[in-house]
Amino acid sequence: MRASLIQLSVSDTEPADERRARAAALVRAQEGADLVVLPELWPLGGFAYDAWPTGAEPLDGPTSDVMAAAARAAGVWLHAGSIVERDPDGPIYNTSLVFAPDGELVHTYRKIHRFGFDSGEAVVMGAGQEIVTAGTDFGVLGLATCYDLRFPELFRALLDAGAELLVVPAAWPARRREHWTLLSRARAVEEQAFVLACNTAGTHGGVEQAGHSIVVDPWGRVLAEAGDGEEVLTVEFDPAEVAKARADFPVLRDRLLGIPAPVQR
Ligand SMILES: O=C(O)CCC(=O)C(=O)O
Repeated sequence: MRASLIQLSVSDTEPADERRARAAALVRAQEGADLVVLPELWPLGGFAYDAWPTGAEPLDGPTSDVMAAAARAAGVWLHAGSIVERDPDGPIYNTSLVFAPDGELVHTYRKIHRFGFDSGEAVVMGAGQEIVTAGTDFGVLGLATCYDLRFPELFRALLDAGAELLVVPAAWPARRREHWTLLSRARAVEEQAFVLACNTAGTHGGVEQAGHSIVVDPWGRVLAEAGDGEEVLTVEFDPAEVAKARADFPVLRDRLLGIPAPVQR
């Protein structure tokens, strides 16, 4: 399969609608790929907190409109990164959107672990409650977002839900780039899965982004890694490598904790 990670540059100066149009053109240009991935909160910016109250949008809002059309035009599965979701009956959420190649919005994932400690997302956004996987033509995607990468128990839960390709959109800061790379590889090794981690480039909200989107195979090998700036990272791999790695080195068979106990006779 072929996957393209669109490491979009997000600034404070580009209006959201212009960035949506630019991102949609980049998605359309990936015709021939099986899966296209965008970063976290790219329409408004993951650290542009001031823009969130007015820029939040419903699931059928402007980002969904342009992304559905772009997925359909390119004929690709599209993980369109995440938006600031306005829930009419609740708080705002950091919500990822997955579109099928016919443009239908088939899965959404509300980020579970909110970043910021006593500020930003952690204060103004609601926490997702559900583990989400997405069945596709080429395997089962496990959905996580940025800070979620630091919580291995989420990835174990995704494994138990059948995930084979872990897709992680992010707005990960340059200051902690080493963690980004290390954790992406660790999650791939632990779950014996592909990790496709699509970060943001540029600077917004005063935070320089790390870039360095990365694709890691189930053995922890880096198949492709982007640089600092805006870039489309394209990689080809065989999703069947997941089952092969799990059979060749059956470490997951030796789990003792957190799985249903064997029946005592
Ligand atoms: O965990 C980190 O270092 C960065 C997380 C983050 O920026 C986010 O979740 O938006």
